[in-house]
Amino acid sequence: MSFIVRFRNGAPALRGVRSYASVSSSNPAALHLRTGQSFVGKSFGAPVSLFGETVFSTSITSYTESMTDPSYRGQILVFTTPLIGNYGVPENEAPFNSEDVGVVLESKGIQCSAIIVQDLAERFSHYTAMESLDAWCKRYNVPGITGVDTRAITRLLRDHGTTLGRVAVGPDAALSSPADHEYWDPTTENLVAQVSTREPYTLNPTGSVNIAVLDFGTKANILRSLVRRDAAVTVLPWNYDFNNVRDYFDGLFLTNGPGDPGQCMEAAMNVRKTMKEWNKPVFGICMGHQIIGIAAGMNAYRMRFGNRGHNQPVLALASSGSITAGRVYVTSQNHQYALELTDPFPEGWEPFFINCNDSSVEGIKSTVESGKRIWGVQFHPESAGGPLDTIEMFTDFVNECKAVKASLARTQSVSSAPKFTARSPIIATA
Ligand SMILES: NC(=O)CC[C@H](N)C(=O)O
Repeated sequence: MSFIVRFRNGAPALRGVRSYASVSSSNPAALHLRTGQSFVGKSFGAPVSLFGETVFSTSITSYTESMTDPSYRGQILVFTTPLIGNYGVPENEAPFNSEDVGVVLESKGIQCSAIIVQDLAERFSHYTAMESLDAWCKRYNVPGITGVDTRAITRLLRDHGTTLGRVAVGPDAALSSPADHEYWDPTTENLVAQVSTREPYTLNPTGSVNIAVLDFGTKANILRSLVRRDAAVTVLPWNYDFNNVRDYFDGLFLTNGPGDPGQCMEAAMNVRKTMKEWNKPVFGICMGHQIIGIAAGMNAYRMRFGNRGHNQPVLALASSGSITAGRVYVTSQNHQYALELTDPFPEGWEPFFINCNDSSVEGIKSTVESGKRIWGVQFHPESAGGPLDTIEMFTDFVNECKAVKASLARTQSVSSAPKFTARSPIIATA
């Protein structure tokens, strides 16, 4: 069934509502866990067998955003919401212009290794839907399993902690669970190096402040959130030494990213130098927050099952910009590691947020006395998907960058400042 939908201004929508059956597979598929349990269901998506780290997400919507989030790289993603796929998958390409970053979702393709759902929607319906979840997974060679008890899997992961898994499809599904040593652990690899940009690039070069982004595997909505606040955004590879070009920038942003932050010590050491010698604003999200913490001398540890979902409450312990101490914000999260809460906190730092469920550190900030302007948050203020309770933290950061730029312009001779053309100097030094 298909019919034309019109927007309020009368223009026809690009696509009609689609709603039709999408799966006809009766191919068996099994999820084996390293802890010894196996779950047998039906295959959808690509008929591919693979290993990965098995994690669960409690998000009830935005499977398309979660699956394209590069932080899920190497992971077999179990959705606790029983029905997945009912609104299909939208067209992902957007025009590359100053208002957007080239994609509608969080990156160009599917990033997680596989997905596990209780009940794959065989009919989908949404005005932006271009294809079914099944067809999208096939196109990106990503396997899925439907018809398994995701509640049982989640309870196991919650009790045993995140564990390694194998998705076995077709004839492989009949094979017994692999031996312990056969399981592949993605966190032993530098996953960040696989998803970070290879070449620096600039978005919105005429923006009012120059912000450098260290790309550990950025979600597109982080870049959009900066561009929409009129920042010129230069995205650098994760191990690029920002110290070589820092004079050209008004602020530094560190993105989210997959895997163990311990794999990114090279970046943490560069950031340590930046934080010591540079007094402009620095803001990090998730992996970026962990890198800031490590650079400040804190420890990152592996949590039992991490936090993945769009309903994580965090309590603000300090006020800063749009954030008020004592308030609880509901946040979007996807992480396995966290910074250790120590008493005392390293000198010059204070906890910014704490998780209301498990008391893990959800944010850190430099103290006012330190004279620095550095913030890190474990959650995702940019959402996509999830609540926008903390979205104004991007406004706070861009405003800080503008204020620092303005105060330096007053004290320095602007004409003698180095002229930076958005693209070429960065590429030349890459
Ligand atoms: N979303 C992220 O940036 C995740 C950070 C890190 N890979 C973790 O799992 O904790």
